[in-house]
Amino acid sequence: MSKPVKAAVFGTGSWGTAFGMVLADAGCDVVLWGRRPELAEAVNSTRTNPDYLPGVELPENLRATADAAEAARGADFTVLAIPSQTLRGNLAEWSELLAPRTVLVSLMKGIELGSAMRMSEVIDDVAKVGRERIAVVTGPNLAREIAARMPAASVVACTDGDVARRLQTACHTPYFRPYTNTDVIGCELGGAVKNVIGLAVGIADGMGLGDNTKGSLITRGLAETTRLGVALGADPLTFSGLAGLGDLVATCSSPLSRNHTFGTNLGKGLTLQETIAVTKQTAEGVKSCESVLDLARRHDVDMPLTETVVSIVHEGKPPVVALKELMSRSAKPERR
Ligand SMILES: NC(=O)C1=CN([C@@H]2O[C@H](COP(=O)(O)OP(=O)(O)OC[C@H]3O[C@@H](n4cnc5c(N)ncnc54)[C@H](O)[C@@H]3O)[C@@H](O)[C@H]2O)C=CC1
Ligand SMILES: O=C(CO)COP(=O)(O)O
Repeated sequence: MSKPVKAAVFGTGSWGTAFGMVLADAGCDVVLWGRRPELAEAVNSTRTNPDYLPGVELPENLRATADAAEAARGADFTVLAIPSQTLRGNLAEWSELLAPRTVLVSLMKGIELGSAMRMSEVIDDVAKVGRERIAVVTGPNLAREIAARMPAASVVACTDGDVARRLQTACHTPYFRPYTNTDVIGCELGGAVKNVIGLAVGIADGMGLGDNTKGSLITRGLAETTRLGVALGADPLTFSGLAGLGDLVATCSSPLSRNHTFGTNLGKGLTLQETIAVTKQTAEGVKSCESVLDLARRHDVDMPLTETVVSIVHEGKPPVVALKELMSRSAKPERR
């Protein structure tokens, strides 16, 4: 009998824990790393993650530790599930600990502020393992639904198709169906920009606007995501797949989405500080809207919805004013 695949998951938040559960259900031996020893102990003693996924029973072949070296040891897959903006600093601390031929897997949906790098680029920059050993998991995967083992599809992207297929096997369960893709750029951009559009839709919902508004924001959001993707060398078809449209629809429809909820609070009239105060988990779009806009400007790509979200979230523009400006932009053909 062959040895079970070993996976280390860095990040005991909602998605790190839920994806760890998926890997364990698919037969991997899983070790979760978390910053707080008391949370690691609670995971091991209660078989739940009381802080992030209360009430969800975790499999026996998943355990937690606060010792990064212990988690990393011998891992075939080293999964990173921490906030995008802390990745560089965290990974710099872990680089020396990584198992020799491990594949680094990003679950993160953000763009780094300042460098405007995608998460796989940051990983390569810090860990220097080569693009063919870096994979991305993305798609319509709200952590709480996956933790309840509700059916979902996902995308496993890597420039090396064999690596993508290995990871696909490692996380394939009766309720989690991963598809492979070699378009890492498109898959990562789909995941990062949908959070920004999720904020926009949330703001509209909070303002009491309707489903026509939502449909328009989703569709035009996808159009500007695709424009940026094409400028960066992505395959435009990726954006009509799970990493693009699929995730956009899930995020923009669900009260479970932190980005959507964050936007809803802003749309209801809460200030940024009030909204941050009631947000318990990572809402990546709040910071990444600025880095996505930075990336777009570097490539001379027009992203009016992203620009509008930045103006509301970071420049204090009232949503009604921002919406009026958006609607009064010059008339254009649908496709350029
Ligand atoms: N929750 C979800 O439904 C999904 C989340 N994602 C992405 O996964 C990534 C992680 O998100 P979640 O697990 O949901 O976030 P979360 O907020 O639930 O958990 C974040 C984790 O990172 C840790 N953390 C925070 N700051 C840290 C630091 N400075 N150093 C080390 N660890 C730190 C926290 O302690 C926690 O364990 C994000 O990029 C998110 O966009 C992707 C798909 C689904
Ligand atoms: O990425 C997600 C679902 O695919 C989770 O969305 P939020 O980060 O907005 O909760």
